[in-house]
Amino acid sequence: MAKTVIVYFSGYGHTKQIAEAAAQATGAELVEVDAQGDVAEAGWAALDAADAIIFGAPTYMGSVPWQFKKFADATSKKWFTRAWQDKVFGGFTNSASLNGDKQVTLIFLQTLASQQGGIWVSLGLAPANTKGATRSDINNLGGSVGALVQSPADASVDEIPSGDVETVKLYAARVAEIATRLHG
Ligand SMILES: Cc1cc2nc3c(=O)[nH]c(=O)nc-3n(C[C@H](O)[C@H](O)[C@H](O)COP(=O)(O)O)c2cc1C
Repeated sequence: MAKTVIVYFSGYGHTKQIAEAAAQATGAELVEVDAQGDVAEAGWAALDAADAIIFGAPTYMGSVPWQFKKFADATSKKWFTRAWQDKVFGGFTNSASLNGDKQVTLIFLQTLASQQGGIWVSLGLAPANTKGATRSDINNLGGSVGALVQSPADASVDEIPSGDVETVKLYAARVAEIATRLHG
């Protein structure tokens, strides 16, 4: 089974809750980007050893929070040595609005993976977009590049729509499974 790491930033706990649910469902290891935008040495070691890396970030002001960008810039050390070349990558974002410019964040995550020479995994789940669709359905937000989550602005971390959380779990499993096929 491939080693999968979910590296995430969460300012107010919602993205953390989603990352933890995905890790629990897939056995992935969690690495946190802290409030200063730093990752502990053990976290960097886990990322280096990973076959698959899943980025998780909330959308703040239409893109990743500065802490995640600081982490992204710090990965330039890996870029110089091609240390993350051919790893499998995925990404998810969470924000308060149904749209909220989440796609900008996803494209940022996809671009970061591509800069590192990684293999990006699409969501691979059909959208639930009929009249009868509900927020409990898988991929009700209709993503394709990666997984999308909406945490309503007044929702606690326990009130994130279940369909979105399930979508991230299924996506994390897909990323891990593809990494296993590629890397064993
Ligand atoms: C500084 C800031 C900027 C935000 N910008 C957006 C935004 O552009 N779009 C959106 O839908 N929600 C936005 N939000 C809402 C957050 O994405 C949302 O509350 C999310 O659940 C926070 O995740 P977290 O608890 O992991 O930090 C913003 C929140 C903050 C604090």
